[in-house]
Amino acid sequence: PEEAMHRRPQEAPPLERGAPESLWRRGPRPPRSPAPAAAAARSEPSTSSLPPPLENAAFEEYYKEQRIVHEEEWDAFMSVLRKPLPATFRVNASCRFLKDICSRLENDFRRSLENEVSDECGEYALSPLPWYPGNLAWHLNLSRKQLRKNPALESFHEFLKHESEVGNVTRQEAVSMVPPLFLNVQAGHHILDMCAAPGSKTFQLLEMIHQSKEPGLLPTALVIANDLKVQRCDVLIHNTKRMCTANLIVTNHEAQSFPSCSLAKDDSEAYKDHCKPQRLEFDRVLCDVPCSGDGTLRKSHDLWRKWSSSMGNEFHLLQVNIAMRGIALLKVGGRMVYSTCSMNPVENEAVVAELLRRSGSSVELLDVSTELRELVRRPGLGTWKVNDRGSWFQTHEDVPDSRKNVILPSMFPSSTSIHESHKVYNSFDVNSEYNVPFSRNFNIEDTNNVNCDTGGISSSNSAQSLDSKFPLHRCMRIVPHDQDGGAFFIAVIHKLSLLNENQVIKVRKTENLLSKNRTVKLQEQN
Ligand SMILES: C[S@@+](CC[C@H](N)C(=O)[O-])C[C@H]1O[C@@H](n2cnc3c(N)ncnc32)[C@H](O)[C@@H]1O
Repeated sequence: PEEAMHRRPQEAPPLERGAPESLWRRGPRPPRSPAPAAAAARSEPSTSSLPPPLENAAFEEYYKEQRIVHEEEWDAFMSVLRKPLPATFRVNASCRFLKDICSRLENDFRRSLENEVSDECGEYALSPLPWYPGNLAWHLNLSRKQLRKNPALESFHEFLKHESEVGNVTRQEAVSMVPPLFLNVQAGHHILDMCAAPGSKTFQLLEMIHQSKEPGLLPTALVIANDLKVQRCDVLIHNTKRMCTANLIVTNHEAQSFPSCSLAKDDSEAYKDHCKPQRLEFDRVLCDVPCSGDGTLRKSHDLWRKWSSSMGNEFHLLQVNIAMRGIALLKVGGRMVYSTCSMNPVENEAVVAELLRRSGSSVELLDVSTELRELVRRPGLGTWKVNDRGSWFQTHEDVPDSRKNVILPSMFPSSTSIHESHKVYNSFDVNSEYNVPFSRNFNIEDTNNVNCDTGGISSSNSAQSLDSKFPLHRCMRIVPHDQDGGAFFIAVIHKLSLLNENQVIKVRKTENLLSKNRTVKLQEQN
C-alpha cells in the first residue's frame, strides 16, 4: 500500500501531493483510455474512460465509527473530500528576488484577479494562506471554467511556471507545508529528514537554513534527506537541485535503521588512535512517514477505490520504528516532528502514544498551541478503535488469538499496552507526568461529542479506562473542510534526556515474548 499511496511520477514537476493538473497545465490531456468508438467496436463498455466514483462505504463507516468529526459536520467533510484541491504554492523565502516576487503577486496578479471570485465558495481567486509566515504561501481557487476564460491567468501561469523552474516558487499542497514550520529551525542546525522524497519539505528546510544565514555567508547548517527508494531519491535530488545548495546530503537507507554517523574536523583526526569521533546528532528531525495517505483523497482519486481499514494497521509498526529511530538520533533538547497525510488514529495518535510509552520521561509531547495560531487544527483524539477484517476492537484482549500478532497492543489507546508499559517502566508514572491542561485552537464548544481528548472529561460513550492517558490532544489533526485543503496529522516531540536503551529493548523483548507465546498457543490449538 505504501507504494500505492506514494508513487509519484518521475516526470512530475517539482511538487509533492500536487495541485490539480488542470490548474497548472494548459492544453488537452493525453488520452488515457481507448476511444469510446474503439471500445464499442469490441462490444466493451467504455467504463475505463469514466472518472472513478468518489465513494467508499468502508471509508465512511470507519471514520464515522472513529468519530473523526462531529456528526453534524459529516456531510461537509465528505463533500469537501470530493472536491478538487485549490492549487497552492510557496515563495522561496531565501531567494534573491523575494521582494519582487511578493510584489508581483500582491500588486499585479492579486489585483488583476480581484474581480474573479471562486464560483463555489465565494473566496478570492488568489490569496495568501493566512497562517503561513510572511504571506509567502498562496492559494489559487478557481474553477476550470474560470481558468479558461480569464486572460490575466495566462501571464500568471507563465510566471508560476518560470519561477518554479528556477526555484523561486514551489508548488506544494498547503497542509504539507505545515510540518517543517513546527520544527522551529535555527541557523546552524543539523536536520534529518528521514523519509524525504519527493522532497517538498526538504526544499522548505533548505529555504529555512539559507534564509537564516548572515548576509554574504554560506549557512553552517546541514540537511540530511533520506529515502528508502533509490528512484525516489533521484526525484528528491532533481527537485532540490533548484535550491543550489551545498548544505544537503541525500542518503538511501531504511529510516528505522538509519546509521549513526560520526563528525570529524578532518580525516586525519578521525583516524587517530586516541581520537574518539563525535557522534552526529540532529537538532531537528522530520519524520514524515510512509502512510495510507487518505488525507490526499481530494487528489488521489484511485484511493477511493483502494482504501481499506487494513492499510493503516499495516503501516503502524513501521511508523513506530522509524519515529523511535528518529528520537534516538535527536539531540537532547532537540525537536522532532512526526507527521502523516493520513487521518487514521492507528497511524497517528497510536504511534505517538507508543513513542511516549517507549521513551518514558526522555521525551515530551509539546503543546504548540501558541505557534501558527491562524492555522485551524483539531486536537488529537484521546480514544479510538481498531478495525480488523470488519470487526471492531477496543482493547487488545478482545482481538482473537489468531490475529494478535497482526493487531498489536500498541495500536490501542489504553489499557493493556499502558499497563504493560507500567510493568516495564517502574519509574515512569504516566498519570502524574502527563495529566496536563487541555489546550488547542479549536473551540471546545464546537467539538462537543467529537472524538477528542477532553482533558480528563470522558467522552460520552467510551469508558474512561479506554482513553489514552497521554496528552494526545497536543497532537494536531488538520481536516479538509476547515481550510479547504487536504488532511494532515502533526505531533511535535521534544527530547529531554538520552533514551534509556534498556527501556526500548525491554519493550521489544516484551513484544517478542508476546508473539512467541501467541505462536506457541496457536501451535497448541492446531
Ligand atoms: C509521505 S512520503 C514523504 C514525503 C516527503 N517528506 C515530502 O514532503 O516530499 C513517504 C516516503 O517514505 C519513503 N519510505 C517508505 N518506507 C521507508 C523507510 N522504511 N525508510 C525511509 N523511507 C521510507 C517512501 O519512499 C516515501 O518517499
